[in-house]
Amino acid sequence: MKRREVPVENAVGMQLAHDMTRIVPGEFKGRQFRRGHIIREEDIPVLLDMGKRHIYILELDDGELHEDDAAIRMARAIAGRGVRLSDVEEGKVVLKADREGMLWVDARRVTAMNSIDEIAIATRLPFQHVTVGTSLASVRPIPLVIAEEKVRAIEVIARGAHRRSIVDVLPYRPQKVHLVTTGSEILSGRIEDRFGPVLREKLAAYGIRDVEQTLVGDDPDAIAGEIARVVADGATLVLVTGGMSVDPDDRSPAAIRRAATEVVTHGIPMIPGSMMMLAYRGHAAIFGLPGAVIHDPITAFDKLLPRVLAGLRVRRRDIAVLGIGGWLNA
Ligand SMILES: Nc1nc2c(c(=O)[nH]1)N[C@H]1C(S)=C(S)[C@@H](COP(=O)(O)OP(=O)(O)OC[C@H]3O[C@@H](n4cnc5c(N)ncnc54)[C@H](O)[C@@H]3O)O[C@H]1N2
Ligand code: MOO
Repeated sequence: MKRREVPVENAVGMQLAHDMTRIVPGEFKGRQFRRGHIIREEDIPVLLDMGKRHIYILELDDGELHEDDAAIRMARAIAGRGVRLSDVEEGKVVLKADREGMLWVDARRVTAMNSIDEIAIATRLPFQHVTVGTSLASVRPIPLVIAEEKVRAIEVIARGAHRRSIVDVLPYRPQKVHLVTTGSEILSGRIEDRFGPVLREKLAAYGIRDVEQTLVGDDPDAIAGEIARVVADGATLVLVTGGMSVDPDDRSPAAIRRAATEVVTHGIPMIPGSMMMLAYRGHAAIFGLPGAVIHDPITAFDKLLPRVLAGLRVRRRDIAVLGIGGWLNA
C-alpha cells in the first residue's frame, strides 16, 4: 500500500480514501463525508473542526483490500438466506433480518473468525425472536487496509460443510399447540385459570393463535394420558402447567416422564423458571411450566420457546450453558 498524507488545506480537488465520521458527544455520530468525496474549499473548516489535519491518498497493492470492500465480502460470506445487508458505511456492514424468526448464530465459527487478527464480528445474542429489519450483526475489519488473505480465511470458514449459515433467521415451523392445565383447584373451579391467558398472549407474539386447552386435575395417569392423546391428535407443542414443585400434589414431572420418549431436562439453570421441564414425545416438544411463568414476565420458558418453534431439537448441553447469564431478573 502506498499512503500519502496531505494537509487538508492542500487537499481541495482530491478524493477521500474512506468515509469520515463526525462525533459531537451527545448530539451526533455518523458519516460526514463519503469515501470518494471530492474535497471542496468549504469542507476545509469542517474537517479541521473534526480534528482532521491530514487526509490519506491511498494506493492499494495486490493482496490488499479497502475496509469497505473487505466488510462487504465478509458480510456476504456469513449471511444466510433470512438476512439482508446494509450499505457499507465507515468500513462496516450491518446484517438485518429479512424475515421473522429465531436468530441463529454459529458461535463456534464466529469465534474462529474473531480469532483472526483485525477482524470484528459482533452479533446480538442468538436464539432470540427477531422481526423484519432487526439488526443482527455488524461486520468490520479494524484497519483501513487489510490483507485479503484474512478475508479469504473468513470465506473458507464460512464455506465449510455445514447445514446452516453463520448468521441467519430460522423461520418458525407451523405448530399445533395444546395446553394441559393441571391442578385440582383449577379443575374444580376453586380458582380461575391464569396460565391459559398468559400463554395465549405469549404465543400470539409468535403468530400462534390456534391454541387448545384441557383441564386435568392432579392425577398423574390423567395428565400422562392427556399428553399422549393430544400428541396422537397432532399436537406439536404441549404445555403442561402447574404442579412442578416438590409438594406431594405436584405430579406433573412424573406424568411428563411417563408420556415422554425423551426427557431433556427437569430443572434449568435459570431463574425465574428453574423448575421447568422439557421433554419430547416423538417430535412433539413437551414443556412442564412452573408457577413463575404466570407470575414473571420473562422466564426460562421465553428463552427456550423460539428455538422450539424454529424446530431445533434442544439437547441437555444447550440447557447447561444457559446458567451463565441465566438469572433473568437479577
Ligand atoms: N421447597 C421448595 N419449594 C419450591 C421450590 C422448590 O424447589 N422447593 N421451587 C419453587 C419454584 S422455583 C416454583 S416456580 C414453584 C413451582 O410451583 P408449581 O409449578 O408447582 O406451581 P403450583 O404449585 O402448581 O402452583 C403454584 C401456585 O400457582 C397456582 N396455579 C397453578 N396453576 C394455576 C393456573 N392454571 N391458574 C392460576 N393459578 C395457578 C397454584 O394454585 C398455586 O397457588 O415452587 C417453588 N417452591
Ligand atoms: O421454577 Mo420457579 O419458576 O424459578 O420461580
